[in-house]
Amino acid sequence: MSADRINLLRTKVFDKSKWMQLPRDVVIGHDVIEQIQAVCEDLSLGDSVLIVSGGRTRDVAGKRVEALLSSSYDVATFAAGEDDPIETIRKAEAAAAATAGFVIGVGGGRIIDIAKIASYNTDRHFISIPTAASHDGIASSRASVPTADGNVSLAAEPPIAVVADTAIIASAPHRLLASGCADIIANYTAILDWELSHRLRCEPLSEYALTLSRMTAEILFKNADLIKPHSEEGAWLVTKALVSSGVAMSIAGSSRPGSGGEHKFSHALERLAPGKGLHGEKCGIGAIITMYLHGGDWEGIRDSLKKIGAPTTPAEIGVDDETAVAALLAAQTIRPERFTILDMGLTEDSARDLVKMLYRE
Ligand SMILES: NC(=O)C1=CN([C@@H]2O[C@H](COP(=O)(O)OP(=O)(O)OC[C@H]3O[C@@H](n4cnc5c(N)ncnc54)[C@H](OP(=O)(O)O)[C@@H]3O)[C@@H](O)[C@H]2O)C=CC1
Ligand SMILES: O=C(CO)COP(=O)(O)O
Ligand SMILES: [Zn+2]
Repeated sequence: MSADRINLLRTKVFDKSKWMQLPRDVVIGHDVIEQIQAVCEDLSLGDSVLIVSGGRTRDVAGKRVEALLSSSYDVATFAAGEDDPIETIRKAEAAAAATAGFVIGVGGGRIIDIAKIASYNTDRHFISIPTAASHDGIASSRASVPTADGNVSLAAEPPIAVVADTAIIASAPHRLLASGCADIIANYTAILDWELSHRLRCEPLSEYALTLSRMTAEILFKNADLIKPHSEEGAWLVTKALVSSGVAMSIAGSSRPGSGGEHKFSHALERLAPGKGLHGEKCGIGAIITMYLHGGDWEGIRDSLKKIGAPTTPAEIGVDDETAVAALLAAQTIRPERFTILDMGLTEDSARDLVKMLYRE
């Protein structure tokens, strides 16, 4: 499935390659979900809205948002089921086109992506209300759609607003917060790959995007002790980092500051071991190897992942060593135009040695 087969409906096609698109209102804190009406009013997005929500989070947040907006907006709802992701996106697009001036996504990363793509394809703004801080898609222009042959990474547009209620995010299973941390800690190796490609292949590099991306990883790395299960302070810290990482990608105009060889490894696992592990978990595991290959502090990466409760071995997400070896090698076939340390001729023997050596409990 190619990316352009998912962006079929878009009619407003401008060359935005030189535009830096950022969220306009970012509201993070305890019970900020109560401010959703004020945020919608502030942005004057029209008087009809489609609220996309998920299965587990409808009671947690979806229904609350519907109730908060129903007195002042024509509210249509779309409960995203677990059926085929492309089919679900098509249905959400049809619902947006039929009913809404703008779209709100309330839920985990999957739900935010459905709202992101459906609004982008129907030329509408969308507001992101993440119920978990599980990856930086909550505020970025990137979407990642699961398909039969792995995830397709898409460029869309960032949310015009992010309303991140830390009470709700802290109540999510800790695994989701740890996954979001791992996605940010993986920025360390993503930027090393970017610098490598800049030096070896003169790939353009944005110092601002790179520095912002590095800062998100450094802050989480330094404050790993605060990332405790159901701690609102930890939820606040990670959510800020995820938003900043999304901004870094908007500044760069691509996911380069947040997606290097460790993400290629993660995308390869999406194909080779579908459904195993969360996105951030796979990226964190991949960052251990790519940091080692960069000659960096791979033990520091591993130990901080352990401290926040994210997996540090493929086995912990149900992936065996041979599949991890295959994913390291297959990474070279994913997004080949994006040069990373995994694209420097890693052999099967060395991949096997690395997995044995670095992925020990
Ligand atoms: N845009 C991007 O840059 C990226 C997007 N992705 C995409 O994101 C998706 C993965 O997102 P991720 O968040 O990791 O996983 P999910 O969106 O699948 O969320 C995991 C589960 O947690 C539930 N959940 C979320 N918040 C809460 C809460 N507060 N309390 C209880 N349960 C909760 C979700 O419920 P519910 O279904 O109701 O939300 C869901 O059942 C995939 O579709 C992937 O392709 C992956 C990487 C990057
Ligand atoms: O997950 C992302 C950044 O953390 C998006 O990266 P991709 O462009 O590789 O999908
Ligand atoms: Zn990521």
